[in-house]
Amino acid sequence: VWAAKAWREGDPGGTRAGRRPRAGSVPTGFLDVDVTSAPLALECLYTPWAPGTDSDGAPTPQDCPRVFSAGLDLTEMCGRNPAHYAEYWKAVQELWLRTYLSSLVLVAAINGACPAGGCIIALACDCRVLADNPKYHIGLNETLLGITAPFWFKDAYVNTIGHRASEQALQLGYLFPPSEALQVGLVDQVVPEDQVLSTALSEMARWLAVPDHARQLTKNMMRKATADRLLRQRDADIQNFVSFICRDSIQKSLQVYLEKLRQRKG
Ligand SMILES: CC/C=C\C/C=C\C/C=C\CC/C=C/CC(=O)SCCNC(=O)CCNC(=O)[C@H](O)C(C)(C)COP(=O)(O)OP(=O)(O)OC[C@H]1O[C@@H](n2cnc3c(N)ncnc32)[C@H](O)[C@@H]1OP(=O)(O)O
Repeated sequence: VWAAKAWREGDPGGTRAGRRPRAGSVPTGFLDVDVTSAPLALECLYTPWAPGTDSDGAPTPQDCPRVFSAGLDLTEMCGRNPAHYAEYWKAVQELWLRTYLSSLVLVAAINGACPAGGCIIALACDCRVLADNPKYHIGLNETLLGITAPFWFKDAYVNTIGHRASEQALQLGYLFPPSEALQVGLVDQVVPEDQVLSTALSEMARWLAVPDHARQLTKNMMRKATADRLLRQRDADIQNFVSFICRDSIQKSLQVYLEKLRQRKG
């Protein structure tokens, strides 16, 4: 995800925001940097979880080719205690709220698979450019894991692709291939793989050409109600998540899913 505030403000440090989370901290290797602090001319923000990013160093998009984000780290939701789940979910909320409400222009350059948590971060951006590769699916597939997308994931989906398409895709846990993602409006452009970044940068330039204050106020006007819905019930949402994820049946489903992923690899 590339974020830029204003090229003209200059970049003090070429800020690179992604780091693998410390245990019990931000869940996602993301947003160690306060993205609201200016001037951030250009940031590279890294997405929730991708195979191959478990080192201490900050991953780069090249470290995990074919994966934009594998979604939230399922190992954070399995076999832990309620306090861990609560802290984890609070951080997931924080990640989404900061991204969704960022006054920066955010363009998602999606160069790989983008399920669930990955999709929700892409949806929090202003615009999405997806590489044209039939393996690069995007969507909210939670039901296939035996879990439910939280209401604010659903809200972001509905805001983007509408109620009927969301209802169908959410129930089926459907992951859209690029052409369908474009057709339904889940992404804004599908381009050849080697043009993803350049297209994202062109999009960025287009958005930055608009007077910042007007664009920011408009963005906030469009997004406030959705964000407020979560802000009003953050604690209840955490409690729901914890009691849901602690259920034996849900733990079992997640373990089975993780095991399938591991076996598929072998
Ligand atoms: C009534 C309701 C009331 C209340 C509800 C309240 C709250 C709602 C509750 C819960 C909501 C929780 C929300 C979760 C959102 C999520 O994001 S869930 C995660 C969804 N992600 C996926 O399904 C992706 C699964 N992964 C893949 O499909 C592939 O890995 C992928 C296409 C991304 C990459 O493929 P490939 O390059 O071939 O890599 P591998 O498949 O070989 O994977 C390598 C290793 O990575 C492990 N792995 C993959 N994804 C994850 C993950 N998300 N978390 C942890 N680990 C993952 C995989 O097992 C391999 O591990 P190994 O190296 O073998 O140890």
